Amino acid sequence: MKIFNPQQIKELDQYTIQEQSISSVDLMERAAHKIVDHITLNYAITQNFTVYCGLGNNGGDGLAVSRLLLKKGYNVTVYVVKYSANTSLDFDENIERLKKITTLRTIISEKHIPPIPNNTVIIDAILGVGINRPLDGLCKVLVDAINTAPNFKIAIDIPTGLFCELENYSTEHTLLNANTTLTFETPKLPYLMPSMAKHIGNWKVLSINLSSHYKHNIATEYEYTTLADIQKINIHRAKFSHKGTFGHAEIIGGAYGKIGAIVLATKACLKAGVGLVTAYTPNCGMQILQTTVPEAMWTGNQPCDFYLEGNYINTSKTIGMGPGLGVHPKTQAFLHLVIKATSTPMVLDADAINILAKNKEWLKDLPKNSILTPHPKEFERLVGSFNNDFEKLEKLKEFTETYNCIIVLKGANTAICSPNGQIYFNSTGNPGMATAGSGDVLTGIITSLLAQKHKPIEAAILGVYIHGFAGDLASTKTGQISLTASDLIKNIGKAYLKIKQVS
Ligand SMILES: NC(=O)C1=CN([C@@H]2O[C@H](COP(=O)(O)OP(=O)(O)OC[C@H]3O[C@@H](n4cnc5c(N)ncnc54)[C@H](O)[C@@H]3O)[C@@H](O)[C@H]2O)[C@H](O)CC1
Ligand SMILES: [K+]
Repeated sequence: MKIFNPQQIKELDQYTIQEQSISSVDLMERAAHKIVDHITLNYAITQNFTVYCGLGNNGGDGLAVSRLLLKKGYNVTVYVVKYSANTSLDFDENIERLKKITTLRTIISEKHIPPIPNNTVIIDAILGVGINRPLDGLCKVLVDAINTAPNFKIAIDIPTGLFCELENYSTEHTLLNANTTLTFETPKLPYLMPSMAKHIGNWKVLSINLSSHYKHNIATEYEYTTLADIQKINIHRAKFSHKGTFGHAEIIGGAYGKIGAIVLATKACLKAGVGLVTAYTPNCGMQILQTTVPEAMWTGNQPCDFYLEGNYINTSKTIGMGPGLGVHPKTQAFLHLVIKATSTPMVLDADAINILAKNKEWLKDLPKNSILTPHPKEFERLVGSFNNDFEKLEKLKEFTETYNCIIVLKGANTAICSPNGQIYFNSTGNPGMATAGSGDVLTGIITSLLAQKHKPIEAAILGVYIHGFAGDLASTKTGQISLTASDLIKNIGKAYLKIKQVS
C-alpha cells in the first residue's frame, strides 16, 4: 500500500472527484459515513461525543460526522473553532446541513474555551493534512486543553498539529495526543514512526474508494506492506523441483556460550524453505548443531573465542552472518575476508554489523544488494546520531544509496530501505517479538529466501513480513509476554499457509 504525501493526497482527492464524477461534498459525506460506521460499531448509543471542528475540510468532516451521529440518536456537542475568517466551501455546506438539526457552538478565543465534561469522547476535526504552519493562538491553547483532559480522543484523518513531512516539523510543536486516529485511504508517514505513537494512538485506515488508477500510477517514496502486497510475490513450488532448486545457505556465527543464536537462525532458515543449509561455527558448536538441527550440515573453525581467516573456504552458498559472532579483532579480520570473498548478496546481522560500524571503510567491500538487519542501536552505530524520526529515515536512504545495500531497520513497523531509497514499512508483528533470539530467526528467514533466489529487496520484505506474521500467530497461543524465538520458528509454516490460503 502506497503512503502518499499531503500534496499527493490533494491530487488523489481531485482526481477521484473528476474520475468518479462525484462532488467534493459527497466525497466528504462518504468519508464521514466511514467514520460513523467505526463509531457505531464501537460505542453504545448512550455515549456522548464532543466534536471540535476547524474551518477547512477536516472541520467539514467533523460537521458531517456530527450530523450523522445525531441522526442515529447519539448525544453530540459540536464546537466550531473560529481561528480565522476563512472557511472551505464544503465546510460551509456542512454548516448549513447541521444547523437544520442542532445548535452550533463557536469558540472564538482562547479565553472562551468551555470546560470539557469527563463523560464525553472527544472528536478532533480541527486540522487535517492541510496544516501549513505550527499551531499558535486559539488552536494551540485549545489543543493544550484537550491534551490535559483525561477523555478518550479520536482524531479524524490526522491529530491536529501533526506534520506529515520533515519540512516544518519540530519536536517543540504542540500537537494533539489522540487515542485513536481514523485516517482516510492510506496511512500517513508519521504513523510508522516510534516517536509519534503517543500522538496517533491506535490508527485505522478507512477506505473511501479513491481513484485506483491514480494510486496505481503515482510513485511514492514510502510503502506499507500489507497481506495483499505479499500475495503478489511468487512462493509457489513447482512439481518437479528438488532441494537444489531452493538453494544452499550458510549461516556463519556463534561463539562459546552463543551457539544458540546459530541454532535458531539455522532452524529458521530451514523452516523458511531453503533446500540445504550449512552452519559455520566454532568447533564447540558442532555437537550442539548436529544434535539440535539434524537437517543441517556443519562446517567450522577451530577456536571458540574467535574466527581464523585461514580456515575459511569460499563457496557459492548464500551467506547469512553475524548472530553470536563476537567482535574479537581476529573475527573482524575474518568478516572482512568473507565479504571480500563473496560476490553475491549476503545477510549481515548483529556483531557483523557492529564490526562494520567499527570499520566503516570495509562497507565499500560489501557485495552489492547485501541486506543488513540492524536494531535501532546497531543502526545508530552505523550511521551516527539523528534528531528525530524524519532525520532517521533520511540517514537510512543516504546509507543504502551510498553503499548500494538494503537495510532492514528492526522495530515496530520495521523499515526496509532499498539501494534507491525506497522505504517499505512492515505491517505484521507485535511487542512480544522483542525477545532474545528473535533477530537470529529473522536472519535465518531472509538468508533462506535469498538462497531460494528471491530478489534481495523481495527477500527482505517477504522475510520481515513472515517473521512478524509468525509472531502474530504464535502470540495467539502464548500471549505476547511468553513468546520466545522458538515459538516464531514453529509458526513460520503456518504463516506461509495463511499467505497462500487467501491468495
Ligand atoms: N482525500 C482525502 O483523504 C479526503 C480528505 N478530506 C479531509 O480534508 C482534510 C484536508 O482538508 P483541507 O481543507 O485541505 O485542510 P485542513 O482542514 O487540514 O486545514 C484547513 C486550513 O487551515 C489553514 N491552516 C493550516 N495550518 C494552520 C494552523 N496551524 N492554524 C490555523 N490554520 C491553519 C490552512 O489554510 C488550511 O487550508 C483531510 O485531512 C481530511 O480530513 C475530505 O473530507 C475527504 C477526502
Ligand atoms: K484532525
